[in-house]
Amino acid sequence: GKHWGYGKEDGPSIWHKNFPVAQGSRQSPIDIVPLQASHDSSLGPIVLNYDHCTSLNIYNNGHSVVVEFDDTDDRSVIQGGPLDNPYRLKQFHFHWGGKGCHGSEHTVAGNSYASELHLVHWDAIKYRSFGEAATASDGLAVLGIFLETGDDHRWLHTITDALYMVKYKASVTDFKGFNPKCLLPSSLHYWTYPGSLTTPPLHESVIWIVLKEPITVSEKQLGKFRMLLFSGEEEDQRIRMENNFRPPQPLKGRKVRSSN
Ligand SMILES: NS(=O)(=O)c1ccc(C(=O)NCc2c(F)c(F)c(F)c(F)c2F)cc1
Ligand SMILES: [Zn+2]
Repeated sequence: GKHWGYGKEDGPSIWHKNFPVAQGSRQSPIDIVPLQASHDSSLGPIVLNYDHCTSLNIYNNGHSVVVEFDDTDDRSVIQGGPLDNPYRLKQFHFHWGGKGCHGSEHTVAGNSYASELHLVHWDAIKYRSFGEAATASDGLAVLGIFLETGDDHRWLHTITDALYMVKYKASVTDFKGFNPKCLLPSSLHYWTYPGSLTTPPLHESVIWIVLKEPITVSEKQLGKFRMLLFSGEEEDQRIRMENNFRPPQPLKGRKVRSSN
């Protein structure tokens, strides 16, 4: 496919050349301004049924580190909130910054977090495949969770301990039985708005659900993500995987709604 990345030559500011939707009317991420979000009492709680978790593998796709799930049935779904149907969990991945600097994609009143976790789901009731859902206006639901630095996260080590196995682009290793419920904050209060994939092809197919409460991870744990490489094992350049985030995009009249 078309090459893109996060560098000067191939980064977010030039994605529009190969992906004109980059300048569309519902692009993500955005800056969320809590005081301008409209509280919507019809917005129920989100419900995560991740109990029969079916993680398969963890892999370095050259842009992030991704944990993939078996999405051939409805064992791991998100529902409720702004969603009309249950959406099936397909994968989760992270975006992060360089040492000490910020790396989240969404910002809150102009403030960014050290990192952001995205749990990617698709509507398997309405669409026959992830690919089909990914091009439909309501096909995907991504749950965004902010990561701030502080104490060690009790469960993140299960992921960071596996990162040395997927150092290079296109490397993959088994990663079974991981339940991402352990990565949730205590509150599921959220903001929601209609948006897009934050990486090419930037399809405007995502119902975003961004949790208000961040989880805490240590600088040491976050540092392990930075030992990943954008580059493949055979490439002579070793480019550290960091700052793999797209900056906030214009709201273009969209409404951000807030659960209570
Ligand atoms: N950062 S994020 O907004 O959460 C995000 C989530 C998923 C994807 C993704 O699946 N990309 C590959 C991909 C597509 F972009 C498709 F459109 C498609 F059909 C695929 F099958 C596919 F794997 C990209 C960004
Ligand atoms: Zn993402």
